Amino acid sequence: MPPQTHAGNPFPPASSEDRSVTDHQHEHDHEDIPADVQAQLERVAEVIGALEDPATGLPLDQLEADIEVGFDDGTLFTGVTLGYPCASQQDAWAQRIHSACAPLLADGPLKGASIQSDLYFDIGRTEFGEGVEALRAVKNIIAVASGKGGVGKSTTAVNLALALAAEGASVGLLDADIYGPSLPTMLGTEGLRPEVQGGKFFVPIPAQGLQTMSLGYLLTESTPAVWRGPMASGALNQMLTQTLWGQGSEDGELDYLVVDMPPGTGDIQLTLAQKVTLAGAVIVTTPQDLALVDAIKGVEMFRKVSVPVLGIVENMALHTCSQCGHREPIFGAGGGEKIARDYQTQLLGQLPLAMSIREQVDSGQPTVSQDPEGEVAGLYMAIARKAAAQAWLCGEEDAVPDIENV
Ligand SMILES: Nc1ncnc2c1ncn2[C@@H]1O[C@H](COP(=O)(O)OP(=O)(O)OP(=O)(O)O)[C@@H](O)[C@H]1O
Repeated sequence: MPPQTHAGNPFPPASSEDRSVTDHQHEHDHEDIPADVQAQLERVAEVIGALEDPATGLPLDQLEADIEVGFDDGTLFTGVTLGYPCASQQDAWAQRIHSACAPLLADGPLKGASIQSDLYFDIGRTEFGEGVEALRAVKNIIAVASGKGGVGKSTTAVNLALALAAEGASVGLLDADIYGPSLPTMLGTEGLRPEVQGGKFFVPIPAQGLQTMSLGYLLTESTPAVWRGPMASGALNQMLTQTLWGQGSEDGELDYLVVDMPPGTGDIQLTLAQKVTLAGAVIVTTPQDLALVDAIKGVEMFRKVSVPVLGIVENMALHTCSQCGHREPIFGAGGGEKIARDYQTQLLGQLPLAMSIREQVDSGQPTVSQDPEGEVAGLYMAIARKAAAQAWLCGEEDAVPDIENV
């Protein structure tokens, strides 16, 4: 198993050397723990296992979440390892575990113990067959797509990538929107050119914590991207497979490569979906009827090529009046939810039609960078956790469930 990543508190991961650790699945391995403490730790593990993971709506026991509990010197240690980046959720989980375990500490062998809860994540890798060599350093590729242009797909893709990074993942962003590359404007990297290595490979351009690549870095004003399909697909393939993704990141790998797809459901999208093994696709739509019809086409296209649809993002869902703060669904309501229901996928979240989203992304500082603690950044981070959690679930789908040793 790859090393676990600590979700962002100062304590080291639980280890059997310095604590009496009980693994939920291997509780009977630790026979040196007094029997009454052991029994109570098992109850603690059960209580934690029944807690619902907000990103998936499933109890931890039903997920491939790792649960460890231990007791040492008056402190109950708990460790939960999730399969998606969740650095911002440390305190919320600690609170949840504290409330759930408090009754077990009111009496019995753990009476009066204090609790130290740690949250970790361990991001798996999408299984692929032969695959493309250069993409071996990318654990998961997530496509952000829309059936229709102008619904805010690129804005969502860049904020989603930044949100995954803010949650602790190493993330790349590929602007595959070859007809109108907007990544350099959105991240303030206009005019930069990627370094070329070995005459063949591009070094991704670092921007706001992301590794980025865009045709916008390669085009000059005299070479506008008015290309026919095969040329466009070729350029996209090259950027995907000839970029040294992961170079410069801590372990030389990317947890996620977010691909901002061109709008529509034509050849380019199909080629990409077939060329590499995608962890899944996020479909962006607005609540308008026409956009929803096109979003359905997007869902169907990915289904056809066996790419899991991680969920739907409804953009520009509510308008907030800048004068009085009143919110109303000017483009309609409930459409994203209906598609999610009809096509057995999730509504990952809804974003408001907000001047700040437009101003921030258009000035090179997308909302998650510009106002990371703000309400809208919080929405993007919740969407990122849900999408990554779905990718985790899809990856685990074929796995054999653990048989619990109780
Ligand atoms: N939630 C939002 N509120 C306000 N403005 C938004 C929102 N989302 C996107 N925008 C703005 O709408 C415009 C189009 O967004 P964006 O470029 O992300 O759309 P797109 O679907 O990628 O478009 P295209 O199909 O042209 O690639 C941009 O100016 C962006 O700032």
